[in-house]
Amino acid sequence: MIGLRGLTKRYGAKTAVDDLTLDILPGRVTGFLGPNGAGKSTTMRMILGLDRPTSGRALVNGRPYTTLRHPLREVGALLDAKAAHPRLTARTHLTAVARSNGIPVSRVDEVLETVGLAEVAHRRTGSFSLGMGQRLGIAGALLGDPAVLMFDEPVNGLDPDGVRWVRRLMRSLAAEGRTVFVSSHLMSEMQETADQLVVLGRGRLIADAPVEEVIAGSSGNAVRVRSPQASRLGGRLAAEGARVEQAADDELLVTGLTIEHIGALAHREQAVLHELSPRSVSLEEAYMELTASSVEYAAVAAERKERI
Ligand SMILES: Nc1ncnc2c1ncn2[C@@H]1O[C@H](COP(=O)(O)OP(=O)(O)OP(=O)(O)O)[C@@H](O)[C@H]1O
Repeated sequence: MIGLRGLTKRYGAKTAVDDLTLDILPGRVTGFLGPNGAGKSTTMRMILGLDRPTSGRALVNGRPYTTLRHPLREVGALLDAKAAHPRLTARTHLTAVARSNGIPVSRVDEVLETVGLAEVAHRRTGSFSLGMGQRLGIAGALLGDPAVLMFDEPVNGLDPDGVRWVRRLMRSLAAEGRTVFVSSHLMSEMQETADQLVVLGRGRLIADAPVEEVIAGSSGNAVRVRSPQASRLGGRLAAEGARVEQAADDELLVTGLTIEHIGALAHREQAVLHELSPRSVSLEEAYMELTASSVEYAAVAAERKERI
């Protein structure tokens, strides 16, 4: 488990991470989202003791990372896929990491197998593709068989096959009861992979909730109603306080009333229904709405455009 308690990081006048308090629990994949510059990497670096908090604490299994006796056996992380020396082979690199962290060298072949690099274990990492580099980074994170895993943009540069492989790996690590904390900008991927989402905006916590809850909280969720009496029904729904959009002659998109309420009203109005179905937004749409006011660079970009 990872615990953040009032975690804050300032760089001069800039507050990169602002008073974060939350627990990232085992047995699930927690997605870590936020616009560029929101403070995700800084948070992860503080959890790993690579940055000192200005105030507050980041705890791994109840203790600050820097006090862990065998850190790699407690928490594995992929922060920078290019961490291996290019002249070392994959096996030599991992063996050195294992030796210097008191991890049995027998783990090296196991993790190479897990990440699908067994056949290129003797190749220098400098010749690796971006995807192979990501896999090697993940192998390094798994080496100490830790209960806590953190991945910063693990699918960056991976082909669709690699993306699916990472998704399955995350899910299986969580199913084994581990804490899996993963940052990503790929909303469709997070919708498939994560159970819980932690969303940051300008260093502040915007949401800490199950994926379904984040999606359900979007104002874009609507009920699709198809009826030959759509116009008349639309008028009645609006009178009951719904926001009604007439999508076609026989189709309405209704927000602000439950599907049950709409069904009952249609019945009272003796309107024939051809369809009454919920239309959920994607995580991407819910996320855009949630973070709309936290996008650091959007205003600047728009301003520039205006000037051009
Ligand atoms: N060493 C540093 N010195 C000064 N400012 C920094 C430093 N590291 C990060 N920042 C600033 O802190 C803020 C948070 O950055 P961070 O890299 O944690 O965001 P992020 O959410 O990981 O962004 P991205 O999605 O682009 O990776 C940014 O405004 C960044 O410019």
